[in-house]
Amino acid sequence: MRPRVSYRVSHFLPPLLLVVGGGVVGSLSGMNEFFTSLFNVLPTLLLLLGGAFCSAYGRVRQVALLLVVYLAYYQLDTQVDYYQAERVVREDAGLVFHLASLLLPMLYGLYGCWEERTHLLQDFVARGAVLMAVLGVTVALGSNYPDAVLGMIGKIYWPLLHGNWMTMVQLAYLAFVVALVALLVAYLRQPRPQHAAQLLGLVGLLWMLPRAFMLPHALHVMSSLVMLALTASVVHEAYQMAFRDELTGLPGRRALNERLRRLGRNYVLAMTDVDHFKKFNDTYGHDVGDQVLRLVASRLRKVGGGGKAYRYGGEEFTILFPGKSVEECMPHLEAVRQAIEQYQMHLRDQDSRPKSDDAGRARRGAASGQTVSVTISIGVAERDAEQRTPEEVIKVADQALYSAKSAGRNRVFRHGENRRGAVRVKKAASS
Ligand SMILES: Nc1nc2c(ncn2[C@@H]2O[C@H](COP(=O)(O)OP(=O)(O)OP(=O)(O)O)[C@@H](O)[C@H]2O)c(=O)[nH]1
Repeated sequence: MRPRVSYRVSHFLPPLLLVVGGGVVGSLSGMNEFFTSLFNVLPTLLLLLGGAFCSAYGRVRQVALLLVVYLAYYQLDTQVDYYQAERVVREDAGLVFHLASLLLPMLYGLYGCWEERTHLLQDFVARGAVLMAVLGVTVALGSNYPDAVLGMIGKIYWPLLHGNWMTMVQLAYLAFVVALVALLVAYLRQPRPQHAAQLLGLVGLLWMLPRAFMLPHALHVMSSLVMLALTASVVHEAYQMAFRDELTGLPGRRALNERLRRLGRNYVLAMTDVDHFKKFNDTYGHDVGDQVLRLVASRLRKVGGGGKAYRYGGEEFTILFPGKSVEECMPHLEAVRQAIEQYQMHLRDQDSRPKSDDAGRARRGAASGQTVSVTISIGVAERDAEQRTPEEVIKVADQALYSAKSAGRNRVFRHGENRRGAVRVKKAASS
């Protein structure tokens, strides 16, 4: 099953708030004692708690990112502490700062694009080995040949591109640009909260580094908030996994159950089922079936009248209209039924390829990139004196759906009004 790919503002909002907040708070010249102490310990706390949380969810990549940010923070914090105590910079301050500003975007970009593919432990060991190798070589070269290293990384390689505002070495800006582009591509290829957070996190780090010595709180605050954004993105994905259906992008059964617990006294519930979907799957293959479910879901999502669509399971969907009566909802349900009936769905070539030989045989000769269409049947019920709980309303909506199927499909039936179960309210076009 291929997950639905969609770019969402909601992927960016939490990290954006944190990074912008980090920029604002990190720019303050003074902060009270409580917050100063808080931000002094926050990076370490986040490394431990965030690292434990991400490990528990098997997000080795985020653990590696937290570690890289923390190591850069730790090195620079040692220098900043010395400067604040002695009012002079340490002898190795320039070397440490420039190495940190070069290695941070390189390692951050590398880990951000390095997908979790292998076994968890192998993945962890591989990332750890790369980190140890890079740090080992850097420490060995930096302590034995500090001037040569500083000269090499501090050199202005492209004078035309150099600006006087640049406080980091030119190579560091190049590393940031490459890492930003790579992380942007990672998000575009796979739009998910973690990719959005690591991209915006790098923007925060780019803001932080040149200010680490100039602003008293920039280093602590921005490191903390970037680490928080990385951890929060894992929470965001865990929430999505629990409440969102991966195939269609609609909220799933668990989200529906949560919503049903918080409904008022009046609501309408519609159970929706794709007609003859088994036959459709057998003819075109499961992949095409998946595509069609996505397309049906995209139409159901647009239902009017304040309705919200959920994937109930399989090829069944639920539309919930809080605070509405059946009369108010029927036109919207009828509109969505018609929209799906008339919707010519264009199938993508590679996905329309049937999985099984039988399905392939059934389809042989069909044009690639073809269009298909399906119909849906809908059973509707509202909460009333007889159906008081959501479970009871679902049950009678299901009965109405069954009646719609028995009556020939591709129609909207409502429960009630007569004792036989369901009333057909719309004469549908033949299915
Ligand atoms: N491709 C695909 N098929 C699914 C998915 N979930 C359920 N199905 C298929 O949906 C079909 C449901 O078939 P049935 O419940 O027998 O009903 P139907 O063929 O839709 O016929 P009616 O409901 O009577 O119109 C089964 O073949 C399931 O395998 C899914 O996520 N993807």
